[in-house]
Parts: sequence; C-alpha cells; structure tokens
Amino acid sequence: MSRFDIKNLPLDGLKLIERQQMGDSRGFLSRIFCTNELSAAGWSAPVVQINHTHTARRGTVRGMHYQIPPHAEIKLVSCLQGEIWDVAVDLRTDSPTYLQWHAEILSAENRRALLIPEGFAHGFQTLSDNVSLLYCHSAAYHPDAEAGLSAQDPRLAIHWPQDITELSARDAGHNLIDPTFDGVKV
Ligand SMILES: Cc1cn([C@H]2C[C@H](O)[C@@H](COP(=O)(O)OP(=O)(O)O[C@H]3O[C@H](C)C(=O)[C@H](O)[C@H]3O)O2)c(=O)[nH]c1=O
Repeated sequence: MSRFDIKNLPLDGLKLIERQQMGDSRGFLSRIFCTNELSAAGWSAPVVQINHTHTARRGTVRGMHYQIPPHAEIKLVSCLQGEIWDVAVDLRTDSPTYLQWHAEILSAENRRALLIPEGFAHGFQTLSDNVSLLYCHSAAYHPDAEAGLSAQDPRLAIHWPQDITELSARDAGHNLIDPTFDGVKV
C-alpha cells in the first residue's frame, strides 16, 4: 500500500505529494520520504541533505531560491507545522512553461508536500504564525551556487495571498529578471 498520493501539476515534473497517515489511539505515523515510492514522482537521486526552517511570523516570504548547475537540486518541501503558500517557478530555459509559477497550500493539516524538480526556484509565504518546514535535498548546499529571484519581480507576477510582513535582506536584494537572464539548463 502506497504511503503517498502523487498528483501531477501544470508545470512538467512538479508534483503534489499527500502523505497517508497511519493512526491509532496513540496518534499517528506518516512517512516523509521514501525512495521506492517517490522515484515514481521523479525523485531520481539520494537524499543528501535535510533542512528544517522555522518561520515565526505570518506573512513572511522566503525565496525565490535555487542552486545553479552542477548543484541544481530536487527539493521535497513538507509542512509539519502551520500553513504556507508554496511557490515553484520553472526556470528551465527550454521549458514551454519557462518563467511560469505554480502554488499550492501546504499545511500540517492537509499533509501535502511539493516535489520540485531541478531547474525550479522555490519560495513560500507563511499563512500562519510558527511554521515549520522540512526540506529533503538531492544536492548539498553550495553557497557559491546559490541564486535567487525577487519574490516581487513583475516578470514573474507571483500572487502572494497576504501582505509581505518580513523578507530577509538577501531576499529583498535579488536582482529583477533582465534580458541577460537565460534561465537554468538542466
Ligand atoms: C539553504 C541553506 C542555508 N544555510 C544557511 C545560509 C544562511 O546563513 C542561513 C539561511 O539561509 P537562507 O536565508 O539562504 O535560507 P532561507 O531563506 O531560509 O531558504 C529556505 O527557504 C527557501 C524558500 C528555500 O527554498 C531554501 O531551500 C530554504 O533553505 O542558513 C545553510 O547553512 N545550509 C543550507 O542548506
């Protein structure tokens, strides 16, 4: 019996993963990651890093982040506390949906996660206070390969459900997409 429901999304390779919950009188168990089951969803590499972010304030935006090749990564973003508007942007230069974005609401309640292929930027807005996310990464963190786009870039026109209440200095400083931007070749 699969521990996940896997749903295709409008951007090729982007998947919505819903965790099954095995409950009893004590509580529940749910699986966060499974190589065998998520290979069918496109996870084609070992998990090399797992991160946890906690974001205290509702309305905070983190993103839009990605690592440039050869450190491009597959990312599985799971929300274990609170609720977020989770956004992925297709940066694959040759993709028919290049620079298009898609968002899903992830929460501890709906047990949904976003599986984001290589070549996408990722960001989110917290829809509640005290949000905890768990990220599985298929590539290690390489600061020199870190790149970012402005969450408020008019070229992306990402809809954020709430007023942005907090943004890191780094995220506030990302350049806007200009004619020299050529996406990511993965
Ligand atoms: C990603 C990462 C960061 N760091 C350090 C670098 C900074 O000193 C600090 C916070 O990093 P940054 O502000 O770049 O990360 P966030 O804005 O929290 O980014 C997070 O949210 C966005 C939406 C994501 O998609 C990232 O994958 C996720 O890490 O942690 C590490 O030491 N290891 C790591 O793997």
